[in-house]
Amino acid sequence: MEGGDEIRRRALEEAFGESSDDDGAGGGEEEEESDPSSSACSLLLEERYGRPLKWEMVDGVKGLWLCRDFLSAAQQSSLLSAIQHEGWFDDGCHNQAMRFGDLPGWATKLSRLVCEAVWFSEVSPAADTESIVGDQYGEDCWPLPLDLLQREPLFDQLIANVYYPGEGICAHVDLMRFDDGIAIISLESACVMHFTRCKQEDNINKSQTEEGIKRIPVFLNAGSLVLMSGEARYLWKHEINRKQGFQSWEGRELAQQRRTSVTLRKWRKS
Ligand SMILES: O=C(O)CCC(=O)C(=O)O
Ligand SMILES: [Fe+2]
Repeated sequence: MEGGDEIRRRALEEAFGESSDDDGAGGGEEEEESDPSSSACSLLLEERYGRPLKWEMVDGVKGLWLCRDFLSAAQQSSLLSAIQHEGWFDDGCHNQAMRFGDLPGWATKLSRLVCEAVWFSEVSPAADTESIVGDQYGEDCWPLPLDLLQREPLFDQLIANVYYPGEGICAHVDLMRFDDGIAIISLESACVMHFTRCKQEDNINKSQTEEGIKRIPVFLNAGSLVLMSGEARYLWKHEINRKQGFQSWEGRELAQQRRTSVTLRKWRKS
């Protein structure tokens, strides 16, 4: 175990420079002070190196990982105020904003936080223990494959979505113009996202009846981070159906509230 921690720490130092885990004050690091929202998001990184984050592999959907405690309450409100500071939703007519290329400072910091959360992952023992025991540092043990984690930049496109009660997003696979490795951060309230395996075209035995199609519910609490790669990204559709009856978790219908999400993706070089 110590060996693995050491590998991660070294990889982190390569990725981010010398660690400042002594006091978390971040002294000596260059700050993106030119960004007007940087003070609102300074909290985002305050717990850098502070705690290893627990990750769960979602059973049944290869490449789908969930980190429930990705953002603390303070980080969530800091991120939400950075989004609000953008003024994207002020007119009340828009519920979606997209940015490509140079992301706002807070989103760049959020990407770094995603990256760090993966480096510092602590894979839940409830997850696929066999592969963890078999190959402690194998591909399956990382919430994001290392080649994706090390690409530069990790993400260069963001979508912020605001959903009011009853609103969701229909089943889809994200467009192919985006690369593998997609992150979704949930804010304000929880929802259930369903994953459905895409139909296999002309499967030889054509046995995939409607009932045979697996639907896997995933509970996304506020502050959670979802990562999709490989099969989860390409072979499964995801959806949030907030019509009556579709948002139940552990036998209870969720009380719906406004939900904001941030999706981070990487534009694919053509
Ligand atoms: O809002 C979400 O949680 C998901 C958004 C999404 O899937 C998308 O924008 O492609
Ligand atoms: Fe999506």
